[in-house]
Amino acid sequence: MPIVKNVSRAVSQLLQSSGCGCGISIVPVRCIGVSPRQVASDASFHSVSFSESDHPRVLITGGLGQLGVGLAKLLRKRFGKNNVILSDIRKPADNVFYSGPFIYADILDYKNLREIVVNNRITWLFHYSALLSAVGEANVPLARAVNITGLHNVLDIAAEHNLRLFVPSTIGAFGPTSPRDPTPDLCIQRPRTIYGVSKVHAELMGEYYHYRYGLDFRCLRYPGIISADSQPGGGTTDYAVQIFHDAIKMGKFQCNLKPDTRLPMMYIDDCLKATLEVMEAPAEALSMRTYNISAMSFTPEELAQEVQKHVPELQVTYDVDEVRQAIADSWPMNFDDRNARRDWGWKHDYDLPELVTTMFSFLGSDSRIAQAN
Ligand SMILES: NC(=O)C1=CN([C@@H]2O[C@H](COP(=O)(O)OP(=O)(O)OC[C@H]3O[C@@H](n4cnc5c(N)ncnc54)[C@H](O)[C@@H]3O)[C@@H](O)[C@H]2O)C=CC1
Ligand SMILES: CC(=O)[C@H](N)C(=O)O
Repeated sequence: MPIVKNVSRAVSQLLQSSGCGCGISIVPVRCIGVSPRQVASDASFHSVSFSESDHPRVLITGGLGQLGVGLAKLLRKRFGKNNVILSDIRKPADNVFYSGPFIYADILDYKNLREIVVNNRITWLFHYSALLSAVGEANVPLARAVNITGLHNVLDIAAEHNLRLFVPSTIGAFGPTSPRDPTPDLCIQRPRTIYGVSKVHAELMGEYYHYRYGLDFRCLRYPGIISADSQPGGGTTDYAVQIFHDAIKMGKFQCNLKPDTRLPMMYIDDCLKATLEVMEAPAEALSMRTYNISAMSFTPEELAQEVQKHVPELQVTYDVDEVRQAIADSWPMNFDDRNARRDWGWKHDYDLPELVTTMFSFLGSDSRIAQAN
């Protein structure tokens, strides 16, 4: 088999020669002929106009979900309003539309996405589009398309155009055979949801593109994220947002997980802060490309007790959703994020009491405004 031998010799030479600082040789993906949908190596559209001191030009995909609008706000503060483009396939609310650039971008439309990146000279991409754990189980073909095919489009475009790429992963990337208390960065990952499978795939593909093509891929595994001014998109941890709204509006809350289901959680400001920090970290500081981040872990019962300090009359009942419960029972209870703390100085600001107080000060002032109108 001389051809096979020659190919494998060429590959091993490629892998052994140095050049990218990550231990394995990297030829930028746009210059080699093996990437799918490869453009010619002499294509003239690659931007050469950025100097190191310029702000990045940012695109956020799936930006109208729970996290994207807050991320855009943070990044616009740092890099300037017009340097951050929010995108989604949904229609933005007025306040979002008028707060900065917004564009339609379907991540399943490769050509459209590439055009946006080229025309806007994008240099950083935050890939937020996804179907979350519970909605993913309800529509596996769509979750597979958005979370896996969409990711492939994003990876290829990021590699071709030399982007710095952030893809969030999740506590859902672990499964029942992973150590759950605590869950380290590197351990067995056999999730039992299409969401989790697609996120493990994203972690592995991103890391592969990093080592194979030099793609500047960065990934954080987020816990369940809690926010006041945006609604969650159909996950297993959604109860921890809903309880605040129901406590204020109705004084009662029906929880779809068992009272003792412990999951890692985080306030949105910490999540977005970590995302910006890992994107700004010098490459030499990153000993890995996918990190756990952690802030707190609690059960519905513990959250309810903390909420009752603000709304003492709150009544909590439990009506367990079997699908969500099975998912939660397979996820980490506590997340070990020592590597993030050591490598790039990750530190959370919000623990459970701080989170609950912040949620109420945000929602409390909102509900007073609603009542006054
Ligand atoms: N919110 C959380 O608790 C956590 C979120 N993450 C990850 O963070 C990212 C953002 O999460 P959320 O904002 O909560 O998600 P979300 O479900 O609220 O929003 C996802 C967005 O993706 C968009 N989308 C769907 N199909 C699309 C397509 N074909 N093209 C472009 N956009 C499309 C949706 O319209 C939606 O606005 C996701 O990748 C998620 O997996 C990870 C762990 C926890
Ligand atoms: C933890 C997540 O990834 C998300 N919130 C979900 O519950 O699916």
